[in-house]
Amino acid sequence: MNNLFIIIYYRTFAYLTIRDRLPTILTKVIDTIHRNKNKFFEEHGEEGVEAEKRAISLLSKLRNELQTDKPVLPLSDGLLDMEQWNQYVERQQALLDGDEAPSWFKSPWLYMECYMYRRIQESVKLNPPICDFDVFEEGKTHSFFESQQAIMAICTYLQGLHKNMEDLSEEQLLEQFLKLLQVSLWGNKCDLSISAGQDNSQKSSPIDSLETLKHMILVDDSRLVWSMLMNSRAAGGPVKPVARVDIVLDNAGFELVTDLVLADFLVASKLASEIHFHGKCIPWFVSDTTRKDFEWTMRQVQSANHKWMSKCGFQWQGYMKQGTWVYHDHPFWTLPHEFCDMSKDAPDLYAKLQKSDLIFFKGDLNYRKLTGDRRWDYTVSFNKVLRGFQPAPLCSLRTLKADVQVGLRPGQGEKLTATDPDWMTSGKYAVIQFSSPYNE
Ligand SMILES: O=P(O)(O)OC[C@H]1O[C@](O)(CO)[C@@H](O)[C@@H]1O
Ligand SMILES: [Mn+2]
Repeated sequence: MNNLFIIIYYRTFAYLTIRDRLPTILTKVIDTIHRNKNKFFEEHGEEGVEAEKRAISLLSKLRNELQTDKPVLPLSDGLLDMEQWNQYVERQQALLDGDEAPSWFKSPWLYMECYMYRRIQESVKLNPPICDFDVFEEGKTHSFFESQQAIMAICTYLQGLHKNMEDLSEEQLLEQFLKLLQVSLWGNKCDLSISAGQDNSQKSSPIDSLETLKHMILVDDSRLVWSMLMNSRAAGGPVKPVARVDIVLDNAGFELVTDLVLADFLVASKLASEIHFHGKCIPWFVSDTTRKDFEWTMRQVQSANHKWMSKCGFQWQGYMKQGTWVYHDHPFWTLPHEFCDMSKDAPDLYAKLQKSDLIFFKGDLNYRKLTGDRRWDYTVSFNKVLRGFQPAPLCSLRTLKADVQVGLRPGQGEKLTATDPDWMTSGKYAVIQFSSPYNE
């Protein structure tokens, strides 16, 4: 198989990301820290201001390393995942011939992009007392508030469903399942890393646009996902759901709300008995969900000045209290590893996922890690590229924002390239791709 996306392929999306988008993101991070100087002073006095200066100097150094293609340096912050990161750095070194060191423009894209976010974390962590500052928090909360109308619309829709959930026929249930799955899918358009931190929020009601967006879904395995859920429901009897569903979350803001709405529907319709959410341990790819974002979102929805939105918030809090919903995080999600390495590099997480009946992987970065971010032929099967990563039946819900795509029909990719050359990176197209270890 062709090598990973090595960044020296000029004009590739990978190259442009490292050359243009990542320095922009770093500049914004530096600016955010600087703008918070007064806050640091109020909270920690002079010590806070000193920490702010040191963090900015580390981040400026990082930006310079990136822009001048310096070698990748080992981490030194002593955090739990430091050793694993440094071993990975050595592994990459071993892959290169002779004594050439891996550097920003001469390494796999996935690795360098993850590495940048981990170095941002290091720059902050090394500087107490501001070491818990989330440099992306402002952007995430802003994007939540910018999507208020859409959030209200979807919460109102969900509460409408709640009223007659019990009376829905199987066909009606399927129809609603497909709708909410697509809402969660298109929620993935709203990430802040592809837009280099620029507002990218959902303004209109997501339900209304589903029909027009349908033809942009290049692979739609949603009926296979449905069958899977129905089978496990049948196994538990009509009123006793047995399915444990895991959602590997992606972005906070509107996307997270769409995931919570889907999770609520699965529980309320008795398609699932428990939902396990998986978030990031550190601020990641600008808008990814951390525990703090998850809890903040729950509180915001609950305290909203909108009847149906706050009703959702109270229900969701209830699910958390009862243990019907559980939130997890694990350092593996913020390592650069492909998921086929999980059973070896994070066996505890793999074992946890094996308890699931269905795992949703949200978003583009998860897709890149599922597929190993390689230049696969478009028609290679999704099952094959997982290369043994099959803890349980799984489904990727992803809008395309990176040039890797598998599981297409013959000619489909070529046709898209001819008609819409940016189809793989514009975020306009999407896939719902399913794989199960049980139907090989
Ligand atoms: O939030 P998502 O869907 O994972 O998207 C983030 C994507 O944006 C990018 O940063 C674009 O470079 C990709 O690396 C990443 O896959
Ligand atoms: Mn993301």
